[in-house]
Amino acid sequence: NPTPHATYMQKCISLAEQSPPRPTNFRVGAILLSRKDDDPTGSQDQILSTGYTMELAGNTHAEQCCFANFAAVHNVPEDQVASVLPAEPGRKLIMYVTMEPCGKRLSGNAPCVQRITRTREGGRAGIHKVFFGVKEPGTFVGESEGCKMLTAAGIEWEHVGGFEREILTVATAGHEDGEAEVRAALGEGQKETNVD
Ligand SMILES: Nc1nc(=O)c(N)c(NC[C@H](O)[C@H](O)[C@H](O)COP(=O)(O)O)[nH]1
Ligand SMILES: [Zn+2]
Repeated sequence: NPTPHATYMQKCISLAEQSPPRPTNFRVGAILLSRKDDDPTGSQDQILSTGYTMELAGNTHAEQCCFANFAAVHNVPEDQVASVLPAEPGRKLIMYVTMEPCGKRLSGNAPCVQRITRTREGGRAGIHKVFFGVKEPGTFVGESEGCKMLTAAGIEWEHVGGFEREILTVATAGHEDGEAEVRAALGEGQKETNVD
């Protein structure tokens, strides 16, 4: 196929399915890779790390775990991941994630957009582009700001369509009424009740 986005989104969904269901967050999966310039099919992609929500101890997000896993392999703490991410000429760092990176977290922990933006510290190239499968539903923080914040930081992003229902169903598996949330997020009205 012309682009690898669908394949990576399906891999991210499989990662998200490993996340323990909770009513207090979404189950999300993320992949960090290095892509060769002018390689639209991703044939030369190098997977650097993966992560899923609560993979690591504490109240952790998928993108956070993705960075933390990479940092651990290079013996630095997650907040210094920028210093160990590869910066090779002719290649760019790309992140695939099932849900729009968070711009705000009810827990007050650092949002993932900040963690993504921080990879550019010290004039490093950092993360070039983020592909995600759905915008964050309004469940916890209302209108999501993630995309706007990525744009403001000069980081490209793109919505990969076609997996919304699947991603949202996985994401809300631990919620009281995930099905209603999924329908709402997909812009579907309440379930038609039989009136006959
Ligand atoms: N992109 C993304 N990846 C994740 O792994 C995850 N769990 C969320 N979820 C976003 C949601 O807004 C927050 O989960 C709530 O705002 C609660 O905040 P905490 O997670 O407790 O910090 N979003
Ligand atoms: Zn997050």
